[in-house]
Amino acid sequence: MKLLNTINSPADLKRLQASQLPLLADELRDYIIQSVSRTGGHLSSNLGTVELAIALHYIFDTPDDRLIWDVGHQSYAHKILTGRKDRMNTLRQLNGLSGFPKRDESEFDSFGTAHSSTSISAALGMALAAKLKGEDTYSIAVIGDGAITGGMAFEAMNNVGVYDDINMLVILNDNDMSISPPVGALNSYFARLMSGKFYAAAKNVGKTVLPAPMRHIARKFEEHAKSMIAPATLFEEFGFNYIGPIDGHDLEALVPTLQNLKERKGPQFLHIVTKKGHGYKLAEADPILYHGLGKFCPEEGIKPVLAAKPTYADIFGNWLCDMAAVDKKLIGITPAMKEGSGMVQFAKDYPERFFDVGIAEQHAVTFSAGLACEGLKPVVAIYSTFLQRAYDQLIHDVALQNLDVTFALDRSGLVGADGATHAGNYDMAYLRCIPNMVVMAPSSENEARQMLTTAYRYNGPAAVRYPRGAGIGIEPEKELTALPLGKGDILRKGKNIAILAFGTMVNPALSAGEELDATVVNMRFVKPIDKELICEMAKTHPCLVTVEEGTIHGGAGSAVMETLAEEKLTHPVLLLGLPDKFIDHGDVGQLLAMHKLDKHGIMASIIERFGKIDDSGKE
Ligand SMILES: Cc1ncc(C[n+]2csc(CCOP(=O)(O)OP(=O)(O)O)c2C)c(N)n1
Ligand SMILES: CC(=O)[C@@H](O)[C@H](O)COP(=O)(O)O
Ligand SMILES: [Mg+2]
Repeated sequence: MKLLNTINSPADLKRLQASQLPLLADELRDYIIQSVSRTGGHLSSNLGTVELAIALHYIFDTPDDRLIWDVGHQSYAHKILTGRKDRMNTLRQLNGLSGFPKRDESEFDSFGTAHSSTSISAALGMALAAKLKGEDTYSIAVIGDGAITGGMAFEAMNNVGVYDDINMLVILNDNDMSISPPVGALNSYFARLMSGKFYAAAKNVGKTVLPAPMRHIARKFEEHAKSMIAPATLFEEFGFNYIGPIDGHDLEALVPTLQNLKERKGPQFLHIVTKKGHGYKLAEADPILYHGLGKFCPEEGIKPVLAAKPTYADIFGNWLCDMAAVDKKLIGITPAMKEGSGMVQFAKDYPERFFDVGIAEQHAVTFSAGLACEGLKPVVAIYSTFLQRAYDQLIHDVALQNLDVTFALDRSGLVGADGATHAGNYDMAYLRCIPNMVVMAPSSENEARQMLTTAYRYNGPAAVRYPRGAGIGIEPEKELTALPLGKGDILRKGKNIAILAFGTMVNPALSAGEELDATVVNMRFVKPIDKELICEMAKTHPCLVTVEEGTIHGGAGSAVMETLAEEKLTHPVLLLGLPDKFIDHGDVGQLLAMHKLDKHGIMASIIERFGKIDDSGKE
């Protein structure tokens, strides 16, 4: 009988001898590899936190002690140890387990995460709440060396340091990787902390920090001296008691160190060193490839497949290289998403014009504003969901000054397995209300290229929002052609009903329109919206329908309604799009169908709403 099969909760785990934990770690790691190979998910980060999850649940009293996994893409071992092993086969699928911690899913998920750098703030809130309520519980934030580069982490540490009587522990999981290799001065600082010159001071760390009964741990520290350093100045300056680095895969060091830290009051900081992909050679060798992946064969690993169609990220990446070749002023910026955003080739070809600023969306946007002030042409490649982080920077630093910044907004609309935290459902609503912004949504790869050119040539802030994954298979033209600003395109003329469609919804709308003999318009622009065309459609059709892959509330359909209201046109309008609720993980096609945003759903909604329309155009 495997040890892992005896663990249904942290209480079961606590019954094990400490000496049994390494065997459990091996079984757990193997289980994660097998399980992720069948579902897909975030593999490398999860393989790196197996020992940490075991040690934390072994020492702390979760869920009373609050455990927060920053980003949460490394929380699979935690999920398995907290009673969700049998549901791992449903991971990231419709109605299945989330790929991230989720409060609704388990009492052990103290805080929902997925966007990075939130854990220290949330843990401080919980630690202070415990203090105010007179509870003697602990709050623990586990944060990676990538996530700690996010500004919020520093805002939180600045705040933590003033409370010397809270029960709070921050664990820095330093695997020397973000999704890509880590960037920035902080990363160099961590590297310096690891360097030999701190070794001498490190020898004393164990003795000074650990009380007499724990002297054997001090010896252990000395054995691990190569991976240890002196108290780190930066975190101590922030008011933490800093310990480490220690080997985060060594349960013999991890368990007693955590036990010791648990007994101390005030903000504690433990620096552990782990390997991304630990224990699975292929992931260790290529942690980027194995960061987030689909199903794979564990023995053979990920097989390169020649994709039938390029993704929108590829289309963007090619456009970026082509535009950079003709305009030396182009600068490409990513907040830590080089691979996902399709910028690998650009980074190789134009290293001096490529900037990975780390997980720092706010900085990325204001940095681009600075570049634009000096006459350069920044292109910020950013996921729709992560631009939410930089909303004020977008308004205050870019749009208010009408600066010439292009936003390549990837992962707009539903994203599938990552679910509600990563869905790009809000950008049309949150962008179109900002003065000076131009907002476009392509219906094909070629249009994406044209819109990127349009945005780039427009002298002001402009965003092109395109979805995750591949398009409809239309090869983009080689030329860099701009579209006429604010003009839609009538795709078919029909009777009675005009469907005004945006972006990814143009094609299903066209199929529905053909069946219903409706007029179908590719609106192209969310802002400026084509008022002339909307009025023409209203004047020639008794009923209008808008369709968008985004929230209906405040979205592109609302822009159409506003135009009708301004023009005093009182038409019946059916607004189709995503409802006012968070949409969980699942296959995108499945989710679109569930929300009636495929051909059949669009037809059904139109018939349900306007079913009584006759040829004379009366409802
Ligand atoms: C605000 C935000 N920006 C970007 C991301 C995408 N992202 C997810 S994991 C990750 C890297 C995190 O690195 P680290 O914290 O070191 O964890 P590791 O992957 O090394 O385990 C990034 C950039 C995110 N989740 N949230
Ligand atoms: C956890 C996280 O934020 C990223 O790893 C994200 O899951 C990447 O998403 P894509 O797979 O769409 O690039
Ligand atoms: Mg890391």
